[in-house]
Amino acid sequence: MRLDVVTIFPEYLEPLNVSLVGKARARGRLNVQVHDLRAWTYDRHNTVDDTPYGGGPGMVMKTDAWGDALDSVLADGYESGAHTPALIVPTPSGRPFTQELAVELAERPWLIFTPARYEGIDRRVMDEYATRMPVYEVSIGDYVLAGGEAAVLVVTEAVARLLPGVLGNAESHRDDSFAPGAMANLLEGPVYTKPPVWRGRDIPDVLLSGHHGKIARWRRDEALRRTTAHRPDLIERCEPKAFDKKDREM
Ligand SMILES: COc1cc(COC(=O)c2cn[nH]c2)cc(-c2cccnc2)c1
Repeated sequence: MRLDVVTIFPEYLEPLNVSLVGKARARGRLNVQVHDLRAWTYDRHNTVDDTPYGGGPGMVMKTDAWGDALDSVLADGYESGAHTPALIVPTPSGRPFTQELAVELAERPWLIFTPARYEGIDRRVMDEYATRMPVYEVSIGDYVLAGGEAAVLVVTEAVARLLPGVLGNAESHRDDSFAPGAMANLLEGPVYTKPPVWRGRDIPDVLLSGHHGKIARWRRDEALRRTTAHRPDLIERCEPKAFDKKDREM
């Protein structure tokens, strides 16, 4: 997968050089290019924003630099054999970013992120590129950040860990909270590891029983309990088999 990020704060994307994404890059699973939007400004102050038409607070990111930057990134990508890019625009007004969307994005060969600052990007930029590729405006949550760069880190990590060969054997996304199967759409239950007793706190007996059926049921019940407490909205999306026949008759 190729990832391009166009931003006025390239240093904000340094974390893409470490940990999971850093390893995926080192293994050649991910080709990440970070570009400074101001490289496509030609005035003395490297201006990327201006006052909003119609008035109102804050500033809006101008079309010119974005257009030149994206055309340049696209030309470079196509030249190096990349194809079918998608534009990812983090914004509070976007489609909720979910594991389902992470899976969809992980299947694409090329993602171009355009994190915005200020009040956002002139709408004509997204309209222009929507004629040539899918444009995903995504929200990582119901809050307003000063810029989309943190959202790029979130989306990139969620997508990268799904790429083949990125997660080591010790880790797996198959049991993700939102992965398909009986635990689909349930939140993670509690997890434990050695020592068996810590500050007088021991491990639930069932986990030491070696009875895989009972352990699976206990884990599902704990996941249901946690989901009911923290995310009741996810319960009705649960797959029916996540409940026993007895549960259904309740
Ligand atoms: C592209 O347009 C944007 C992008 C961002 C940065 O992203 C987020 O905040 C975000 C992404 N998921 N969840 C939050 C912020 C605004 C914005 C809106 C109103 C006032 N101030 C700023 C507009």
